[in-house]
Amino acid sequence: MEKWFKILGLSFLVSIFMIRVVAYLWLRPKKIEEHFAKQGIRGPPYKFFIGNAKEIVSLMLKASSQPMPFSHNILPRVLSFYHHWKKIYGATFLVWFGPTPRLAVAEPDLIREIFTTKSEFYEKNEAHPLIRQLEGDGLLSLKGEKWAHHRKIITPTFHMENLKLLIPGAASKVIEMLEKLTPNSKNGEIEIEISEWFQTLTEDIVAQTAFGRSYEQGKAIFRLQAQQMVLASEAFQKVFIPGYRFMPTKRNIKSWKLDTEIKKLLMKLIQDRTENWGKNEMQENNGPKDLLGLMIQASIKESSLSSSINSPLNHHNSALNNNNSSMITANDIAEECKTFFFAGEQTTSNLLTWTTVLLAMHPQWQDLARDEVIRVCGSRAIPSKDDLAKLKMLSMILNESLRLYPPIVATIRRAKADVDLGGCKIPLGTEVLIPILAIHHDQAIWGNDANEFNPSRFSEGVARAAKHPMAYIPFGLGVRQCIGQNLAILQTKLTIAIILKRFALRLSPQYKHAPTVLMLLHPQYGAPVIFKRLIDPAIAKSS
Ligand code: HEM
Repeated sequence: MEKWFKILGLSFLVSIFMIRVVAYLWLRPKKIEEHFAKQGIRGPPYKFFIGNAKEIVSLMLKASSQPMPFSHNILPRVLSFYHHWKKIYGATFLVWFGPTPRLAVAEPDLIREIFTTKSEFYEKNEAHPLIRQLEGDGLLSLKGEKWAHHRKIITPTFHMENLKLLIPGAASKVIEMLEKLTPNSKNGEIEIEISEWFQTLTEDIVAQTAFGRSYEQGKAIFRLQAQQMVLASEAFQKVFIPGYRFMPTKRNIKSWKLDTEIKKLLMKLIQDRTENWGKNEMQENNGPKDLLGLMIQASIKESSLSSSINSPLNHHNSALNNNNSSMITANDIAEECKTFFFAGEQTTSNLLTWTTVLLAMHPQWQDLARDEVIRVCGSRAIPSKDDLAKLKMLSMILNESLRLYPPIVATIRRAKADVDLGGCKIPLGTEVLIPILAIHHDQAIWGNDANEFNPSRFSEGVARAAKHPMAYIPFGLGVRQCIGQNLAILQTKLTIAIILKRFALRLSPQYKHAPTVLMLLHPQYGAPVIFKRLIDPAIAKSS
C-alpha cells in the first residue's frame, strides 16, 4: 500500500513538473506571440524549446559561407537573420532565441526611450555563460548600486587629462612595433596581418590603463585571458549542446585551469600592490591613474572609514577581506580587471583593423588623412594631445569607420517591468535587441549613400550627420555608455597618425572581404594589408 502511495506521489510530482515545462516552453511563448500580434508586431513562428535558433544559425552559416564583393553593404552578411526577417515583418519584429523572446527595435525614437528617457525600466540581460566567464563580474554586467559605485571609482582613469599621460608610452610602443618590421629592401613593402598585429598593440595600452605600474605582471594575465578567449570562440562556433560547458572535455579542462590560474595571479597582484601601498605613495600619486590603483585606494579608504567606526584593524588587510557588500573587495578588483581586458582589447583592435582596411580601400581618403597629419604634427615623431585634437579629417574617418563597421554590432536590454515602448505594451522579461549595425546602415536615416564610405557626412559633427541624432551609437547610449571610448579613440588616432606618416597602405591581393560576427565584428579570413615605407614626407618637404 505504502509503495503505491509513493508511486502515486512521484507520478503526481512528475506530472506537475511536465505541466510546468510545457507551460514555460510552449503555452507562455504562444501567449507572448499572441500579445504582440494583437499590437501588429509579428515575427518568425516560435518552435518548441529552440525558438528560431535553427533558422538563425542556418542563415548565418549560409551568409558567411563565402566572401563578399568589396562593398560596405555588410548587413546581409553580418546580421543575416535580422536583414531577412526585417524584409518580411518590418523593422520591429519578434524573434525567439530559444524560449526567450527578443523584440528587435531599430527606430531611433524608441532607442532614445530604451537608453535614456525610460532607461529605469530596462536592465542589462544575462550574458551567455561562455561570455560571462570571459567578461568577469565587472562594469559590463553589474547592476544597481554596485555598478554605480564601481563606475564612479573607475571613471577618473578615462578623463582626458589622465589619458594624455599615456600618449608617450603608447606612441613608443607603436614606433617600436613599426621599427621591427623589415620591409623588402627593393620595394620597401611588407605584408602584415593587421588584425593580430593590432591586438598585440592594444593589449599593451589596455594593460597600462588597467594595471599602471604593475603592468608587466598584468600583461602576463592578459595573455592567459587571450588564450581563454580563443577557447571560448571555438566553443561558441562548434558546440550547441546544452550543458556542454560542464562536461570534462579537453577544451573545458584547459579552460577551467586557465580560469584558476588567472584568478590566482590577479589575487596575488592585488595583494602585493595593496601591501606596498603606503610605501610607494609617491609613485602611486605621480603616474597616470590606473584601474587597479584607483580601486585599491577606494578599498583602503572605505575600509579605514569602517574600521575607525568599528575596531582599529590593519586597514590594508581588512580592505582585501571585508565582508560588507557595499565595499570594494579583492574579488571585485580582480573581476574588473578581467572586464577591462574583455571590453577594451579586441574592440579597439577591431576599430584599428577596419579603419586601416578602409584607408587601404579608399586611397583618396588615405592621402587626405596623411596630408592633415603632416600639416598638424610637422616634424614631431609623436603627436601631442593638442595635435590629436586638431586631426579633424582623421576624426571623421574614424566616425565613418565606426558607423559602417561597429565592433559591437548589437546590444540587448531586458524589460524589468511591463513597459510601454512607443505605444507598444512590452511584458516584463522581454528582451529588446538593438541592432546597432542595422541602424548605422539604414538608408531612411543616413540617405541613399548609407552603404558608401563618405567621412564628410561627419563634417558638421556627429549629431548632424544623420536625420536623427540617436542614429549613431557605436559606444551605446545613456548611463551605460562605453566608459573606455576616449581611450579607444585616442589610441586609434595616435596609431593611425604614426602609421600614415611612415607608410602607404593598400590591400594585399590575398585580402578577402568577409566581415563576420563572433562576439565582435571581425574579418573572417584575417586582414592582410601591404605597408609601403615612405620617405618621411615632412623631412622630404623640408629638404
Ligand atoms: C572601439 C572601441 C570600443 C567600442 C566600439 C566599445 C563599445 C561599447 C558599447 C557599445 C558599450 C555599451 C554596451 C551596452 O550598452 O550594452 C560599451 C560598454 C563598455 N565598454 Fe566599451 N567599447 C570600446 C572600447 C572600450 C575600452 C578601450 C574599454 C576599457 C578599457 C571599454 C570598456 C567598457 C566598459 C567597462 C563598458 C561597460 C560600461 C557600463 O556598463 O558602465 N570599452 N562599450
